[in-house]
Amino acid sequence: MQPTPANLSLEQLALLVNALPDPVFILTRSGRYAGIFGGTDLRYYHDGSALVGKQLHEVLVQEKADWFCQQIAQALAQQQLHIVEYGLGGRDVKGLEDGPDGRIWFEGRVQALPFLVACEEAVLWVASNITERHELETRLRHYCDTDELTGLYSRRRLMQALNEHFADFQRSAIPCSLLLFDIDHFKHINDDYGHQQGDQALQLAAKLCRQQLRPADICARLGGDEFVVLMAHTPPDLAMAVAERVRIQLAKGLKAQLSLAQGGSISGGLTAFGSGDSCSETVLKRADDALYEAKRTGRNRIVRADAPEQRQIR
Ligand SMILES: Nc1nc2c(ncn2[C@@H]2O[C@H](COP(=O)(O)OP(=O)(O)OP(=O)(O)O)[C@@H](O)[C@H]2O)c(=O)[nH]1
Repeated sequence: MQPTPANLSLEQLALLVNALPDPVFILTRSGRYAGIFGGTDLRYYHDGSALVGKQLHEVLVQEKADWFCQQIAQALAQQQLHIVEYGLGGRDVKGLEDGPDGRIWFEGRVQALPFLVACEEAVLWVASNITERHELETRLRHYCDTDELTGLYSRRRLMQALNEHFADFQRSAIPCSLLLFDIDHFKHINDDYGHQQGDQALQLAAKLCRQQLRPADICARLGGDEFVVLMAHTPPDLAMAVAERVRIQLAKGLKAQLSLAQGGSISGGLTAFGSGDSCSETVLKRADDALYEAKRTGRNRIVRADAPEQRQIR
């Protein structure tokens, strides 16, 4: 028999494994808890010893248990460290389905074992409680994705959504339209009524714009007084009707609620994804050019710029 590391006796080795702060599970291919060690950090873990001998499907709801079994199969197939992140809440545990929705988040480090456990392939699953880190990441993502003043999507989140929708369009050719608009002579609102009133105008514009859209439409503040509306599954004719509604309702609302003597009308550029577009930036640029055209030709209007179509090769 090979000597144990550091010349520890088997008994000492067992004590050592049991002293690990994070819980370590031995899970078999069929989803049986064959053993549990460690988990001594009682700030983060409950005693899991009662699970030994049970099946994942006895403990967890079907969907969650299936997911665990898939990860076990993947770790066994890969024969290398498999790292997963997952949440567990009361609803995932059988008998607690009506419990609170709060989740504990874990990182699982899953490693195939080089021997059989009770005639079955098995993995070592080390579960680390990462709830604090996960919540911090979620908050950071929210800050990055949200425009602080208006609560709309940020520029960063918009560009991400634009790229995703463009990739969808290239696959499916389902129409998608984009409106870029701003408030005419917004600088005068700041100059005449103060920056705070200017901020309120931007917040109101965001609220009124959202009211004109379907829940699935994406509305973002690009920066300053520029806003973008991304309308998936919407051909430009339909989008033009939405854009006109946005233009009219925003101007009406801004003038009335902020008692503006002048300014507050809306100019916009509208376009749609086209088969001739190579990337989403081209679409945004076309909408920007159309907005410029709306400004140049007198403001208080939406200018539509049709998308280029790919030339047919005969
Ligand atoms: N209150 C407020 N003003 C902002 C904010 N961000 C940018 N601005 C101001 O918005 C104004 C935008 O003005 P411009 O882009 O020159 O355009 P405009 O006055 O709307 O004129 P046109 O677009 O040509 O009709 C600038 O005066 C910026 O200082 C903000 O977060 N709050």
